[in-house]
Amino acid sequence: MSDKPVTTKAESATAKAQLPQLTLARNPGMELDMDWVMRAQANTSAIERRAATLPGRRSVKKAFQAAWLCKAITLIDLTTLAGDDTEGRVRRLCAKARQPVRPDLLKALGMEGITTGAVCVYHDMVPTAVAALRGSNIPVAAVSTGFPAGLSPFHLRLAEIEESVKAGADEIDIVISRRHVLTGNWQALYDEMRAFRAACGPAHVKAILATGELGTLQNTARASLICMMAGADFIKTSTGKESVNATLPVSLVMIRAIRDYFEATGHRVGYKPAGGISKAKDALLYLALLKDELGPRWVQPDLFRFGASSLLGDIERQLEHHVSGAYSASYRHAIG
Ligand SMILES: O=C[C@H](O)COP(=O)(O)O
Repeated sequence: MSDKPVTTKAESATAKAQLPQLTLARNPGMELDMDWVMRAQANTSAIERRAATLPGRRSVKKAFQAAWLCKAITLIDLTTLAGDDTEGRVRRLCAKARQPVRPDLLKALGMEGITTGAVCVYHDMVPTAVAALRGSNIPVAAVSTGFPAGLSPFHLRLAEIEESVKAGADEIDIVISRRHVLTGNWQALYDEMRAFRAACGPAHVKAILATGELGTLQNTARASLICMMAGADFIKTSTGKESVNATLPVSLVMIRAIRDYFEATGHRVGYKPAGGISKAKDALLYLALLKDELGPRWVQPDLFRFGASSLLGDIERQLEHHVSGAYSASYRHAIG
């Protein structure tokens, strides 16, 4: 696969005009409502019991699995966040985002033309990703604000966001200060998220909670609510660098916070589980959970993403298996 960007600027402008544009939901946020935050509970044993039932049941009927796996591809923020990232690696990742699976497999499934939801890189790699994705309508997401610890000076975290937006990032994944949660300084968390939201300007903003470092599910519920009140367009579990990353119990808590926020404000906030999701069957579990708890509207790239570096490889292997087996009819009708 070529490392080179595939179109010139002029060609890409024409191509972009012809492709449907992904319209991302925007969350205007609201004043900090401390009463609501303090009311937010997470009954750990009930959450864990509910999460434990999920792997035991078949999440998606076998006949529709290939379609859902293709759907999952369109929901991946295809990620490389490694200290040894190079421009060549990022260009290869972008080529994979454009053509995520062998074309003959997609043809057999009636799924030609699908791409990943976005590409996610470090700030330094934004210009390379922007150039490599020109003309594709695949957004570039940048992890900014001193990812993954988020402990660089505050003004530098804001400046990093602004630089990433200037370099062409469509989406910014910020990391919150875990210490604000661990010390119960909810006002500081709200103010920080507000400032990050403002620095993002026109870019979409995802708030990474690093839930593996927040201590309790109750803290996760409260931090989720506060980030949404402060204007986060998405809430995201993890950087992928914590010792515990996305889990089903944490997902239940965050998804239910999203539901509460929607019921109270009418604003839809997206959800991004990230870190350690590398198996196709796990992706199907997350989609089943999302559909059960929030309904099919959320199973779209403007409201759901997987943050994942290796999930796509396993999905491709499973699709090969489906196409070589009995499931070779068109599945496009099976998903929204
Ligand atoms: O935000 C995305 C994560 O860093 C990806 O984590 P992963 O490499 O475990 O898939």
